[in-house]
Order: sequence, then structure tokens, then C-alpha cells
Amino acid sequence: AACSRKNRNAALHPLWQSPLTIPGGTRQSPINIQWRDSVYDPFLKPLKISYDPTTCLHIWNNGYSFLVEFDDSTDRSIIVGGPLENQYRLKQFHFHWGAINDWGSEHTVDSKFYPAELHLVHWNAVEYPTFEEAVMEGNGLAVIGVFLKLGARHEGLQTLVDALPAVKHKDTVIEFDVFDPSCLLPSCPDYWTYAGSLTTPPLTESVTWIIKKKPIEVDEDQLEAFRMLLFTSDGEEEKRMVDNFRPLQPLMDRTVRSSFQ
Ligand SMILES: NS(=O)(=O)c1ccc(NC(=S)OCCc2ccsc2)cc1
Ligand SMILES: [Zn+2]
Repeated sequence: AACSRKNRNAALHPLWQSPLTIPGGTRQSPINIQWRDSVYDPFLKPLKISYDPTTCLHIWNNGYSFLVEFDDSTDRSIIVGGPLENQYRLKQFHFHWGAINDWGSEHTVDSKFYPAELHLVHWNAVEYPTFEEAVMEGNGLAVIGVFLKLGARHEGLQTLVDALPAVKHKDTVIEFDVFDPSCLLPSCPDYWTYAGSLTTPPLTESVTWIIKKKPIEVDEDQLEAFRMLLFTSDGEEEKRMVDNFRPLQPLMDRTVRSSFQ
């Protein structure tokens, strides 16, 4: 007789074929940020960002999102300050978005979704020799999250949007050798910060999240350009790359701090 499974597998998410919640996970991401429950921390420093546009390497469709990757062999593109004890090196940035404008972001603010969310991924090269090792450590990574909202066309983003048709299919890459990602950051310095995880495999609990309070504006055509990318490789049945965001995770025993009152 078929043996009955004693412990049902954790629910599998269609996109990642991985558990929605990490068994034993206590600091998973993304989360809903309840503005009134966040705690102002006067000891939080301003976040200092210095990116060298010539460290930009290429754009790569990895089948989850499109990544803009940087040369992280030196400290030419770094962030420091904010909630961080060390300086962290920029490795890549990517986005998460929806099929329609009503959803798409990973984090929510007072349960509100934005149509998309930018993640700038940095790693602690002061304490760890490689990104891969930093991914496994509680203070290994720092990710800046920026919400995208529907509004005016974003001129800085357009140079990136113009290159997307060249990475329509999974595992395609295009050279992209000068881009300054600071043009994608809102001018307002305010942010929330909390201890969390990667939101795609390996889902490790190694991320200090820094979520900017103010969104940037992009227009409908720019969001549509994201939606014409494909999860699938050339020759496979086409699946549009949309809704590549992980469901919200429980806050558990965490406090979200704010850099502003
Ligand atoms: N969405 S997210 O910002 O949390 C995010 C950032 C990076 C990653 N993973 C990366 S860049 O992995 C690179 C390959 C790797 C190396 C060691 S373990 C995975 C996953 C999710
Ligand atoms: Zn992400």
C-alpha cells in the first residue's frame, strides 16, 4: 500500500519550485511594512552611496529577472553607513514586477503593492572573500529596495529599457558597459531597514534590507518593456516574464526601523 507522507512538503511556489517558507526560517523576505509599527532609530546614519558607472558589465536574463551585473573585484562601487557596520560592494541590480500595475513589488507598505520593485544587491567584502560565502552569512548582504510607481517616463531607466529586447530569452546576455545605478534612486534619503533574506533561491537569511520610503516614477511603456521579457529560452514555448515576486512572509519577532520620524 502506498505509504502516506508523514510530513507534507512545504507549499511549493510554481515559479521557484522551492518552499514558500523556509522550514525554521525566522527572518524571511519580503514582508509588509506597517508604517505605524516601524520604530524611528535616531542612531541610524545616512546611507552613503558611491557607484562608479564604468564598473557596469552586462545585462543577463537569468530566467527569474534581468540582472545588470557589476565588476565587484574592487571597492569602486560601494555603499556604507545607514544600518551597516561595514562597506558593501555592488554586485548586481534587478527588478520584480507584475503582469498588471495593481501588483508586482515584493515588499508592500501598509499592504499596498507597487507595480515593480528594484533591488540593488551588495555584499560584505570586508569580512568575506567571495559573494558566494557572504550569501551564507547573517551580515553578508545588503539590498537596497526601491519601489517603482506609474508616472512620468524615467530617462535614466530608458537606456536600460532600450537594451531589453536583446535579452528577451532566458540565458541571453548583452554587454552594457556604462551605467550609473544611482540615477535609479529617489533623492529623498528616508528608508526603512530590517533583517531579512534573499527572496529567490537560495533564500538565505543573509540580507540587511534597506527599503527607500519614496518610490521612483516610470511610465507604462517602460513597465510594458519589462513584461515582454520571457522566462523561457529561445525555442521553448514562450512564457512572459511577469509576477516574478515572492509572496509576503511572516514578520515573526522582527522590528522594522525607520531613518525618519
Ligand atoms: N531578490 S533578492 O534581492 O533577495 C536576491 C538577490 C540575489 C540573489 N542571488 C544571487 S545574486 O545569487 C547568485 C548565485 C549564487 C551564488 C551563491 S548562492 C547563489 C537572490 C535574490
Ligand atoms: Zn530581488
